Amino acid sequence: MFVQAIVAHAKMTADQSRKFSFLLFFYCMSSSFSIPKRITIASRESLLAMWQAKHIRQCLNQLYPQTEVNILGMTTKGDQILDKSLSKIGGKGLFIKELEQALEDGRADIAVHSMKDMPMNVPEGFILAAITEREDPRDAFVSNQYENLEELPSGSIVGTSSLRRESQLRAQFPHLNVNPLRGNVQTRLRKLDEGQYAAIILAAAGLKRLELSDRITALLNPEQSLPAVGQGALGIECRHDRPDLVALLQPLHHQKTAYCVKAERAMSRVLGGSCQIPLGAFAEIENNQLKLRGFVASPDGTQFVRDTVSGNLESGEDMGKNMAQNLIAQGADKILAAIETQHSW
Ligand SMILES: NCc1[nH]cc(CCC(=O)O)c1CC(=O)O
Repeated sequence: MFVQAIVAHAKMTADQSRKFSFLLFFYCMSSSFSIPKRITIASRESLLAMWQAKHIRQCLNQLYPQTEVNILGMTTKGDQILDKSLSKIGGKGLFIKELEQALEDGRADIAVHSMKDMPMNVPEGFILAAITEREDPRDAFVSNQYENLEELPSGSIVGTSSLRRESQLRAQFPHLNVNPLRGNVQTRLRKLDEGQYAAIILAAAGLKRLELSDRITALLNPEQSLPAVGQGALGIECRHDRPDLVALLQPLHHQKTAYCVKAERAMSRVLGGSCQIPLGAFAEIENNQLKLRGFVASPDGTQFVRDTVSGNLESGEDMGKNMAQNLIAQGADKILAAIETQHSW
């Protein structure tokens, strides 16, 4: 059987060969690790997080019909503190610490996160076992009265708590007022519907997953609103000492998305990436090349540095680091230093 497989391999196209190697890898892994009887997924309790966890549960059910998959819903610090902007209370880590604690204690095996909410450095003892195929990475303009950003009259209130969205809005539409807007997707839509805002900006991916696509008034292209690092992709995390789970999750890993997200995260990591800084990075694959766009801005949008780089699919890490250096050379470090002093008191 093995000799036949080698002969068959020699006749395959590059694409078939890649799939073959993957299957062989998976076969070897699954034969040396037994597939667990039960897998518990740790998830935040918001509707969006639960949708995401259920989506992964469904994929696992299809792949491993004999395995029982449970979801452990948890409330995180980030979900509890709703009256302060995320950038003021400490950023991304707040949404994932409790989930990592559950992995550590063995209460759960894997945690499903929005890649956008994952800190740039995965804490020691944990790994990102799989990155799933990206949903629509764009930001969405949502309004009950206006068709697009251009139509908003001077002084209109636009809701977002993301410094990335705020700086881009202010740079292009200095006549608009940007006001904080926190809470889960439903809460944000409710605040819009109550009339507190003329429009709000949300990730298209979240709205689509929650079957709220009909609330999207317009999709913003990357020139209007460059997406956040990892936006639209899901990350599945587990403990470093669980290679059995890593092997089991490989069919959910989407390599093209992973190339893109790797480049975006490398750029953000060098610049100290968190949601405390107005930064965006977005990579796409065009003609088998990776194209990475990024920016850093002051929150008021008056200072803005941007860059675009292209390279091999596998050079994302270097591309991201180089872009960060290019942005620093253009003054990103001064923009960031000014933001830090504002936040220190
Ligand atoms: N910050 C919360 C968050 N984290 C991920 C998403 C959207 C889904 C995704 O990017 O995969 C959202 C909501 C939003 O920004 O509107």
